[in-house]
Amino acid sequence: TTTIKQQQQKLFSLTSPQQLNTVDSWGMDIFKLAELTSSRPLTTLTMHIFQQKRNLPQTFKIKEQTLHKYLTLVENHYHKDVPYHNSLHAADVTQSAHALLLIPAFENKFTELEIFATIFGSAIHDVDHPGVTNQYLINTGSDLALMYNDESVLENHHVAVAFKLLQEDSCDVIATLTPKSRQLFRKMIINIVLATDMNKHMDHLAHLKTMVETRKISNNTTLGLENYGERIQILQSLVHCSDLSNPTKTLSLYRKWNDLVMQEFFMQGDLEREQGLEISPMCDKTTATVEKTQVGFIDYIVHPLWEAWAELVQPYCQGILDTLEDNREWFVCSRVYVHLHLCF
Ligand SMILES: COc1ccc(-c2ccn(CCC(=O)N3C[C@@H](C)O[C@H](C)C3)n2)cc1OC1CCCC1
Ligand SMILES: [Mg+2]
Ligand SMILES: [Zn+2]
Repeated sequence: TTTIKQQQQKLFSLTSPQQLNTVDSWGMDIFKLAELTSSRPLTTLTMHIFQQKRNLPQTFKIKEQTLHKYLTLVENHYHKDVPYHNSLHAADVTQSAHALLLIPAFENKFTELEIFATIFGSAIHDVDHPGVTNQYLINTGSDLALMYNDESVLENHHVAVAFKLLQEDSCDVIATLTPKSRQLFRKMIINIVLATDMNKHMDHLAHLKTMVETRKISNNTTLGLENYGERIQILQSLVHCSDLSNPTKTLSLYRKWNDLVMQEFFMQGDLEREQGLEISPMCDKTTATVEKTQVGFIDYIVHPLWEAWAELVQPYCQGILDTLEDNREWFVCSRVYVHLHLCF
């Protein structure tokens, strides 16, 4: 078997240099990376970020073999046959979170352990996702809903699976951390991943707005990072924003993600139709208005969130907000286009 170094060299030679260098930028084409790595984007990207970009194995004395084995195991526990919530989405969120952590406003603001937790949490945040929503799992009385009493069912499961996999032979990535650091790391992962539940979205938005107001009143430029509560809130919002970042990417990437998420929603709708269940919103392929729904998604969820985030870290995310607004206009026009097309 080729050593990891050889695999890394192969990858490095495979992916044209600018391809890997885009790992720090918002416009990285993660689909291209998946093609070049015979669809092991999560392991490749996360190894690259941990080793080449952040030197985390060095900081925490993590053996490269252990990290590679664990990430491969995690990637294998994302479902390849789930259109959207597979390891490509996890890689996308991990790369997006890494890019947001590079904002100058955050320079030297977070500890190595907090950075480790944010990247690790992003990589595992949807592991073993079955491709249906929490509501579906609750409505069908699934074992998962039973296990987690209908509360953040999927998100609880993702964290539990991620930590279970750490127990596999020579996969314990955090074995070298002190007991105190392991405890804090686990607490941060739980807080970060549970915060990706859409049901917590409005709380995030409220916290972000409070943080923005506080900074305005005290007109101090630095972010409030005094206590764990404030620090973890920023990291939770950072990963939640990354999880909801599709509409803020280049239009060609956004349209690919939209196709994939609609495929997943329609598969759920087909399941619900077969089972005689009420078909969930946006999941009925016979009545869905895809473009209109995306415009609604941007107007009610994505834009308010990214507007608050951009204000908190201004001016560093203004470009992202501009792209979001341009993409919204495109979807509005494309809807009009379809309408006009039907009229003539
Ligand atoms: C590119 O399109 C989307 C990209 C991401 C999301 C989205 C919403 C919430 N999240 C965070 C995770 C989450 O909670 N869920 C539970 C459920 C909302 O399905 C989501 C998929 C995952 N992610 C939705 C997207 O479009 C939807 C379909 C048309 C409008 C909305
Ligand atoms: Mg999720
Ligand atoms: Zn996700």
